[in-house]
Amino acid sequence: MPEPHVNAFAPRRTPTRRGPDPKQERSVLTRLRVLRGAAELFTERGYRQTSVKDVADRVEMTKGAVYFHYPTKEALALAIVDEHYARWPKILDEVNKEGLGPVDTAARMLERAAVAFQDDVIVQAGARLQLERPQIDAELPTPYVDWISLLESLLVSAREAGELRPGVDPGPAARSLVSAFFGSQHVSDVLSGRADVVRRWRDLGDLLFRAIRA
Ligand SMILES: CCC[C@@H]1OCC(CO)=C1C(=O)O
Repeated sequence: MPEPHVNAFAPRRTPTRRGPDPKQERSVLTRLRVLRGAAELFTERGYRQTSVKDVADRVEMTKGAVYFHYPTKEALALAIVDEHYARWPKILDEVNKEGLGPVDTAARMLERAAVAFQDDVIVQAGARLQLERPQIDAELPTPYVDWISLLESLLVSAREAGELRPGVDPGPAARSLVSAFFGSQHVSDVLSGRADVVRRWRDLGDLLFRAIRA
């Protein structure tokens, strides 16, 4: 069983770990409910066109209850973007369990990302908020860099394992894969609301991985 691939996704913020507490559990579930409602609205209408009142109405809570969990709209946006990025290390742990080689791990990760962009409103909202980051007065994480670093480390391992076509440089190849995936999911979003994002990525991803595999 090959060594699990390095998890390049830096933990964004260390969540406070406490034992199970029913009151706390209810609070966690409410926070998630608010986050999901906000993600739905940010995805549907964008950051500027969504108010905290809209979020409260969507989740059938008072504005005060929403503010209890997220003191500002910016805090809501930041929490959603953090949750967006928190998806990838969990998926990488699952993909690593498949015991694939580095190139196949890279391909599988991007395939799983496409499925997440199709099905997961937190992932969709995180992407839209990152596009709208100039409108958001919060320190959002720098986009794309963790994916580039993950894919570059996988392609370096691939080159060492003889899985990379001679002359393919892991750095530029990783940057190209991220740009290609971003573009593919964006085109799918605009043209089909991401209904065809998996197929669209498979078509482009197959082409690109044919070009980089030995
Ligand atoms: C894997 C492509 C990059 C990915 O796609 C949308 C988006 C949001 O900004 C991303 C990121 O920041 O990593």
